Parts: sequence; C-alpha cells; structure tokens
Amino acid sequence: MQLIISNVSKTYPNGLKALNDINLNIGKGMFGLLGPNGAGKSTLMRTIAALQDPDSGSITLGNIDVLKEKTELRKTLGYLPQDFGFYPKVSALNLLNHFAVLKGITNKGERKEIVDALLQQTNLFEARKRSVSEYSGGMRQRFGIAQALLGNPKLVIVDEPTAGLDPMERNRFHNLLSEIGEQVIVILSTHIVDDVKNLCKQMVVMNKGTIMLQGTPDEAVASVQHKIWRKDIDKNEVNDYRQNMQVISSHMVDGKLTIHVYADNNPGSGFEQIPAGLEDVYFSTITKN
Ligand SMILES: Nc1ncnc2c1ncn2[C@@H]1O[C@H](COP(=O)(O)OP(=O)(O)OP(=O)(O)O)[C@@H](O)[C@H]1O
Repeated sequence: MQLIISNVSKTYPNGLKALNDINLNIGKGMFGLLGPNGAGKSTLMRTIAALQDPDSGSITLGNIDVLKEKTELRKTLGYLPQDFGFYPKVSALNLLNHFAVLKGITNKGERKEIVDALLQQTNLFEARKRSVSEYSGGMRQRFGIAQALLGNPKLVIVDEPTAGLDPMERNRFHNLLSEIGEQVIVILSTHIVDDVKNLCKQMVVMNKGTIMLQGTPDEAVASVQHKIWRKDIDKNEVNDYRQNMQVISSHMVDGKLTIHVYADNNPGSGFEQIPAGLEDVYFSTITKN
C-alpha cells in the first residue's frame, strides 16, 4: 500500500504559506520527515490525517481518497499528535479500553485481548492500573502509540515523539517504532536528526513549507560529501564567517567554537575537510538561501 501526496498546498488565513506544492510517495516502513520548528510538518501531518483540508492537491492511501473519504481513512489511521492534550486521572487500562470502544471494537472479549496485547507490546502491562496522569513522559508516549495502534492501522503518524525523552526511553521508543514499521507505513515527524538516522529508510527535509531534499539517509549524506569543512575559531569571529560563507552549524568544544561550513571548495586557511554526517545534510539544507 502506498500513500501518495500530490501537489498539496496550504496557505493560512494570515497569508502564511505552510505547504508549498508537496509531492511524496510513501511505502511501507519508517519514513522520516525532518525540519525545524515552523517548517510545516504538523500542518502536513494533520492534512494526511484528514484533520484539516489543504487548499489544493490530492492524497490517496491505497484506494482511499483521503480528503474525501475521511471516515474510511480514520478506520485505518493511527495518529500520535505532537501534543496529546490532557491526561485524565484514569488507569491506562480503562483509558485504552475507552479508546477501543470509540474505535468501534464492540465485542468485549475481543477488546480485552486487543487492549492487553497493546499494553504488552508497549511495555505498559505491569503499569496498566496506574493513572496515565502519573505516567512519565516516555510512558505517555508509549501509551500514545498503544492508542494509535488500535484497529490495526495501515498508516501510523507520529509527530515529534521523542522530544523530552531520556536516552533510554528514546531507545525503547525507537525499537517499538521499528517493530511497527515492519508491518505498516510509519511517518515520523521530527527535528531530531538522530531519530531519522537510526530509524528511517526514506527521509525528506522540509523547510518553509517546501520539500528541500528527498532520499535515503545514506544518499542524503553522499550528496554533501566533500563539501563540509571544519575550523576552530574565536567565538567573537562567528558573525564575520557567517557573512562570508555558509556556516551550517557551530558547537562549543573545550572553550573553542568549532564551525562547520558548506562549500564546494576549501573556503579559506585553517579549514579542514571532514566526513559529512546527516546533521551536516540537515543544517546545510535548512541554511540554504
Ligand atoms: N492555524 C494556523 N494559523 C496560522 N498560521 C499557522 C497555523 N498553524 C500553523 N501556522 C504556521 O504555519 C507554519 C507551519 O507550522 P507547523 O506547525 O505546520 O510547523 P512544524 O514544522 O510542525 O513546526 P513545529 O515543530 O513548531 O510544530 C508556522 O509558521 C506556523 O506558525
């Protein structure tokens, strides 16, 4: 099954163009949507989830016309929004059971089986009687995935799921997503480069409503290979460098500022060429004029 997004555009009433002629074909597996805050990722996710209409364009999932057959889409969609909203003082077991009823799983025995299996899969079974409002960030995200998987979705959308998780929880969450990605289309929207590097077969970088780059993480890295240069500078000099070259990132290391510059040729004395990483791809793409 393929998710096909064709010529999708959206301008908000205040004149902001959040999506500018987006075209994507997405198949089974983990698909990374990488972009800075405000790039338009959430707008695109909400549009794919049929929660908001674009001004123009079309979206199909298999033979479902997403923008016209919203009810059909919702039956086969799992969505973990950026902000799940409030967390009631209800046990995870009861809340998930409630969501299962809403999803139309009416047979009580079948529902119990599904709910228990999802709590097991997301490693929450032991904590199922605790209130979701008392869960840690990582547990909440895993609960979010459990509710998203109700009804065996063919398409799962997760919007910035690992922001604020500690490394162990992030790792756990990654493993859970990879497992799901073996069966269905998973779209992971994030501004965390490592999430995409570790998990996604295909990726795009989005900025200002536009798809700037598309491919596998390896292809993306190959596209900037031999063009990333590093230099340690005095931190007061950074603005001079910014004016004269495409400084894509700067990090403080041992009290010195290390800058990475994107350039076809050696940008000046003291620079050394370094092997490119996905972070260099990301920053060179979003700092492009
Ligand atoms: N309802 C709205 N009305 C007007 N502008 C909006 C609305 N929703 C989003 N925007 C603007 O559209 C742009 C894209 O927002 P969107 O939330 O899709 O970006 P994003 O990539 O998901 O960023 P973030 O990670 O901050 O959520 C932003 O400039 C945002 O301020």
